[in-house]
Amino acid sequence: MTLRISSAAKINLVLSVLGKRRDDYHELRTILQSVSLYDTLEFARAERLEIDAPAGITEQPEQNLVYRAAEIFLQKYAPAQGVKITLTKKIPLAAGLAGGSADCAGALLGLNKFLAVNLPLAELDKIANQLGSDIAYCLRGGAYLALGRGEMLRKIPELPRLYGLILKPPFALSTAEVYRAYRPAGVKIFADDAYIEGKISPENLPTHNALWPAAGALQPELPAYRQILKATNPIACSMSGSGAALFAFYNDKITRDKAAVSLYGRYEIYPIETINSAQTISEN
Ligand SMILES: C[C@](O)(CO)[C@H](O)COP(=O)(O)OP(=O)(O)OC[C@H]1O[C@@H](n2ccc(N)nc2=O)[C@H](O)[C@@H]1O
Ligand SMILES: Nc1ncnc2c1ncn2[C@@H]1O[C@H](COP(=O)(O)OP(=O)(O)OP(=O)(O)O)[C@@H](O)[C@H]1O
Repeated sequence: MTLRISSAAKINLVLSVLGKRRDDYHELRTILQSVSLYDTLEFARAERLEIDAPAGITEQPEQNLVYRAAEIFLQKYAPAQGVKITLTKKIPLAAGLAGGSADCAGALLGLNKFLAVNLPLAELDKIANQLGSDIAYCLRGGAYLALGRGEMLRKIPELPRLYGLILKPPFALSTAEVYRAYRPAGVKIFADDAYIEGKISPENLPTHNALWPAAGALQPELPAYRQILKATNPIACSMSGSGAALFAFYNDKITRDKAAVSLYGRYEIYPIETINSAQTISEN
């Protein structure tokens, strides 16, 4: 029997930075939303832990977040078990889309089910929060307000289905470097009450990313890519997380598909829709 988990990318519709913490992380207030762009993990019985992942994700295979999550989980809850996890990636690397975090969450949920350990989510959160700031979110998905480093989650009303595009510029951005380049400026807390109150629609989709100036300082070409996306007349357009991925949403599927056709072949684009959960699980 094998188990297959598809784990979704996230975007930050609003990202406000409230200040620097004593632990050198930044205090965040951000609206997170899952979108239909997935990495896939497949679980099969094996003598020991084995990760089959594309080359070049990390310098050492043991640094892969799938390996790190599995190592902690097996050591603590299934010490005598072996599993082979095969990772297939579609989420662009170091793009602000939580690709590594999505894979880490998929590994925890997949092992929990495949080995029938059946831990409650709160136990998986404890491992997630050791490995990153938005992995606890990736264990859930859908629409959330995240506070703290990004690990304190408040459920907010699900968004309506919105049709969008992700444009991945031809360069990566390190989350740590973008936060290091961040300088406080302008509005501290961007108005996100429409999300909290469930008043979002194609006519009302406010976006903001406080890390945008820092990302642009590291990659001066970034504003030109945002202009390319804005030229397709979206209802909203912003950068996700620490970047460099940009997202745009459109009035409906037809206008989104027209925008996709106008960019296809010249830029790395991914058609997306808002979705209400981060993982889909199938067994065979
Ligand atoms: C940018 C976001 O994607 C917004 O959702 C997240 O805040 C990033 O979450 P993440 O990739 O899980 O980040 P982590 O792997 O925890 O941290 C990477 C580095 O980013 C910086 N970092 C991250 C999160 C945060 N709230 N403040 C920070 O300053 C820290 O230097 C940290 O060492
Ligand atoms: N399974 C994985 N997939 C992608 N990156 C991984 C994985 N495991 C570890 N990493 C490391 O994490 C780094 C960040 O990758 P990731 O794709 O998560 O960035 P991101 O989308 O910007 O994340 P976030 O939005 O959470 O900041 C990569 O450069 C890589 O070195």
